[in-house]
Amino acid sequence: MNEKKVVGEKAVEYVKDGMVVGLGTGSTAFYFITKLGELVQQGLSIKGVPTSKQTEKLASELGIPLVSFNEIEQIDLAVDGADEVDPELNLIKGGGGALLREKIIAKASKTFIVIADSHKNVDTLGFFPLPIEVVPYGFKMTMKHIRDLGSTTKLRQHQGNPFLTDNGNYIVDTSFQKIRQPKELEKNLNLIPGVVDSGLFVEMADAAITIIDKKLVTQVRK
Ligand SMILES: O=C[C@H](O)[C@H](O)[C@H](O)COP(=O)(O)O
Repeated sequence: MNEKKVVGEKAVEYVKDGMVVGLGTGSTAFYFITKLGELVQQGLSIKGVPTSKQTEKLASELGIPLVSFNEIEQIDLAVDGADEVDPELNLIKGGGGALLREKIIAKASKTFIVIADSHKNVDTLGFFPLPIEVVPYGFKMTMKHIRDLGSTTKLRQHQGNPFLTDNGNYIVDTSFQKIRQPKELEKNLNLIPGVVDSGLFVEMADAAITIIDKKLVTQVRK
């Protein structure tokens, strides 16, 4: 079973005519967006708000009408992948470096659905290196402050240079492991000058569409 395809395509059932839809980033969101593109070709009328330049390109190629984020008051539904999902539906995101726009769009959405294959489900967040977006200015000092919170830090690279996000920032990959209090860690990280945001999405997802014991499951956050 192509789990990413199954969960991505299932999420399309939540899209209704006339909605403004946040379009996630990554290999799972790809299947959601591709299916949505098919429905748009068949007459579904929606407007998409992409969470990255990569998704903007994909959605444009598929003929999904896009709207500028600053032109709208609210997003009806956002659908996005994740790197880890815990039983409370807290997430680690940002494996592809898109965490900031993804978080801004998830926060602006009436409903935020995460789509995740079975490998993303964990008891405790933190095995996947938590990505943190930092401004380039003074990044070495920012990394030191992150380490002071109990992690190692690694500046993400791309073709021999620091990886640049769509916002012109850097990504620091960390190793907090067993993040038992994600809300507290998120707050502490955001108190560091130079940190733009982290890939911790705490109490944001309303539902998760995932695979458990080879079965498609929709979990709703309590
Ligand atoms: O920055 C990337 C995003 O947060 C992705 O949604 C996340 O990394 C999951 O990606 P994938 O669906 O490719 O595993």
